[in-house]
Amino acid sequence: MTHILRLGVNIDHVATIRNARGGDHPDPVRAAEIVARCGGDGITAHLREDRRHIRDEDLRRIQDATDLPLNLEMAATDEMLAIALAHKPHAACIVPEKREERTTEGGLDAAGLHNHIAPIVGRLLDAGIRVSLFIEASERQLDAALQLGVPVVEFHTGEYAHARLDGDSARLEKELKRVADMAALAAKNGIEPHAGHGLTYENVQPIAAIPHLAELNIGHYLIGEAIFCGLEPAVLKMRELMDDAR
Ligand SMILES: CC(=O)[C@@H](O)[C@H](O)COP(=O)(O)O
Ligand SMILES: NCC(=O)COP(=O)(O)O
Repeated sequence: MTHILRLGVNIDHVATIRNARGGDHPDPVRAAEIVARCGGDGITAHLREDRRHIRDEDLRRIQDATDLPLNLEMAATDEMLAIALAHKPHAACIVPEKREERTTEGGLDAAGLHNHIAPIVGRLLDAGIRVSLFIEASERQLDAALQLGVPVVEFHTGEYAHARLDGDSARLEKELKRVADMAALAAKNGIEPHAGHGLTYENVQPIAAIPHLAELNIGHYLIGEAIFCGLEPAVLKMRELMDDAR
């Protein structure tokens, strides 16, 4: 069953734990199979340049193990373009990437990097891959996405998550409005808006309630919760919170 607000489960951090010791346990493919069984709508995996979590061989194994659509998060590099074209995931989300960062700190500067990104977007679209840009919820970046002709954008909700952690309600409201306004503008212009980064049981509902959003991608928190309660209950609880918010 496809949900009106889809949940893409990012399984990167299963691979982070695996890689902490080498070997093959815990296997992100097993996580993808569980997500498929318990009603997740998609699998998201970020193949980083430094391969700190997902590795090349994981991609094919994930694609072989489940029918769920794979959303490959990738930097705008020739290396990642070649990998995406070889694997043909359902979707490719172009993300900014810095080797020294702990996580994806902000959105892609789609406006400033237009000339660099345009040919990569073109090659992915020509291959039939649904291209998404992981951007800040701003008019400048949304306009750049429109110029690039992508069908999807994913708004980075990191600032929203930080405002919530800091207990700063004015900032929280501002961040929420920014995502809601840009989701409406994206939809009005024919771009499907998604959101993700830093979403948790505590902060997901106001985002899930934004009517134009079609998909949330959630990873780190879910994998963390899975340590305590199991992946299936963690995914089901997130699903329930999202559904209740709609
Ligand atoms: C782009 C993004 O937000 C996700 O890929 C997620 O944060 C997990 O990957 P990292 O923690 O390596 O950024
Ligand atoms: N694109 C965001 C994503 O896939 C998951 O981010 P997080 O929940 O791991 O912060």
